[in-house]
Amino acid sequence: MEIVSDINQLREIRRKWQAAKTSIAFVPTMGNLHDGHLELVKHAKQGADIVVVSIFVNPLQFGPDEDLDAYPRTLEEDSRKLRELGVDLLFLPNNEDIYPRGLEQQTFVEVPGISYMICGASRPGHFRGVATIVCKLFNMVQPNQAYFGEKDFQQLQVIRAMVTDLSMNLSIYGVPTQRSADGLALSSRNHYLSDAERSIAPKLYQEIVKVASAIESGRTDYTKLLTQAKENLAALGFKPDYLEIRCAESLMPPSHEDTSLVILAAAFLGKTRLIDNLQVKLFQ
Ligand SMILES: Nc1ncnc2c1ncn2[C@@H]1O[C@H](COP(=O)(O)OP(=O)(O)OP(=O)(O)O)[C@@H](O)[C@H]1O
Ligand SMILES: CC(C)(CO)[C@@H](O)C(=O)[O-]
Ligand code: BAL
Repeated sequence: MEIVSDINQLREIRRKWQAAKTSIAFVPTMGNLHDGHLELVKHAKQGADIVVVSIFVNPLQFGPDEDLDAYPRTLEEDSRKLRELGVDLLFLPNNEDIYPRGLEQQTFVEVPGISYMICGASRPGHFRGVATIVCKLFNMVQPNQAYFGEKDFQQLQVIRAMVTDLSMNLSIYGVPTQRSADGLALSSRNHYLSDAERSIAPKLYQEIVKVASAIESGRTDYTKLLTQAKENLAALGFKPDYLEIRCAESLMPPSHEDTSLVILAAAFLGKTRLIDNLQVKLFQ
């Protein structure tokens, strides 16, 4: 596995691959890799000849009071895992190369509408930061395909919208959320949880599953369902940020005709903000 930090060196390697007509799959990450990330890599390996993974903790997508400094950085272990999986290239850009004119001057990509709701409402500017870095990484790596986790469901839809709106020439694939045996979605931020919080954390998903089952069994009183679920979460020790039932494609509140729904949740457990979601298909 080649490890490259320099953008020009990446472009040089990219030109050789282009000449050999190899297809390139890309998995952007912020590191501290777990089995969720590795699942993306496995899908990428099945989809293309060459797999590129990036690790970059992107300051532009963190709010001023968020965990940019505390975000876990475990590069040695991450590169070992990627090498074992047969990744071809690990791209580790640095801040100065990514944001040469500084964060304040950075040209940005903003996907309107979908970026401002749900997680975007709680984390203003977050999806602008995500769209900007993903656009930049796409420009550098120039992949034919890119893989994102459904755990960050809204992020995946923002990226899909950006690729459509900006006529980007690559395919975007979503990979199902990988979970611990007790149902908790794997996330780098799970490391922040105390033992007591970790034992409560899976109940976020359990509450989402309960809402999904109620919808599947024909309940249509969504507001009541969500209010009850939020009360349950609060009683368990969570501070719910949002719990929503949305149309899975647009992420807008669903109409009666929508049969593809998603339940999205974010909740604080102590200082840790957990997110999760579950898709529900209705048969009419
Ligand atoms: N449990 C998971 N299952 C599938 N994909 C995942 C999972 N967790 C993260 N991913 C995906 O991995 C990619 C990189 O995510 P990132 O590095 O932010 O990891 P993370 O564990 O989600 O971190 P964070 O705790 O900051 O959300 C994203 O596409 C994300 O959706
Ligand atoms: C896509 C991403 C790597 C952009 O920084 C990040 O938002 C993430 O890890 O999900
Ligand atoms: N996985 C999403 C990255 C973030 O929360 O900043």
